[in-house]
Amino acid sequence: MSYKVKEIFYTLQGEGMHAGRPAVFCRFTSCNLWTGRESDRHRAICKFCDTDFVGTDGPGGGKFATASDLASAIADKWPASDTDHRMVVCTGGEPLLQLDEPLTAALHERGFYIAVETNGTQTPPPGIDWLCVSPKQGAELVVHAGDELKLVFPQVGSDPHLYESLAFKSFRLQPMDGEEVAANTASAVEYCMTHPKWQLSLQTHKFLGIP
Ligand SMILES: C[S@@+](CC[C@H](N)C(=O)[O-])C[C@H]1O[C@@H](n2cnc3c(N)ncnc32)[C@H](O)[C@@H]1O
Ligand SMILES: Nc1nc2[nH]cc(C(=O)O)c2c(=O)[nH]1
Ligand code: SF4
Ligand SMILES: [Mg+2]
Repeated sequence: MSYKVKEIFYTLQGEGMHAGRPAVFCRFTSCNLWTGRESDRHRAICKFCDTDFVGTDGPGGGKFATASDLASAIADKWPASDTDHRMVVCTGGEPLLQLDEPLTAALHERGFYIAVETNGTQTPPPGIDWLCVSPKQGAELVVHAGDELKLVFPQVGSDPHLYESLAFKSFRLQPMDGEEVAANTASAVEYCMTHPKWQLSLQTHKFLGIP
């Protein structure tokens, strides 16, 4: 299988349990919940997306013919001075439309800890080390277990209680970015303090000014 990738870049994981950890991000092209075109946003299932995942024209992006080619392009972004802490975050778009077992195997061969950010509508392949599921109102959730459940908050119709019985190690609320981000952050803080099963996830890269 070949892979379409918007961009590959080295930064710090900004969100969730691994916030602050250096990682190569592989942003796959395309999503099943939005075309990525602004003119379609109002009719998308997921309307609040903060990401450009259209095309293969970003830094390090392209079409990769084999799992080995893509894994090597990801490994090329890691600092040569380190061998022991390699981490990749597969995101998108929706990475589980493309991530498959040959690619997780090729990344493991190169020593990567593999994290995935997914909307939870697609069955994950074997070989993922950290699965972060971010459910979207109006989309059927098929992944009911994983490492981190990261709910963008608030979403009308997606009360956090709906997810509490699922088999995740960590439950996170991430304030919805956009015009209401200040109010959404205050609501998320209040919700976590009154429902301590939930912890706050901030998009730290946005205020750090890093990718
Ligand atoms: C761009 S998505 C790509 C991965 C996958 N499609 C998903 O939705 O999980 C990466 C992360 O950003 C979150 N996200 C997207 N738009 C956001 C926004 N406006 N505010 C806060 N988080 C957002 C998603 O919920 C997800 O956790
Ligand atoms: N630094 C940084 N951390 C992130 N964590 C999840 C991201 C994503 O877009 O999936 C993201 C991102 O785009 N940048
Ligand atoms: S599911 Fe993820 S990539 Fe797709 S539109 Fe929503 S936030 Fe963006
Ligand atoms: Mg992002």
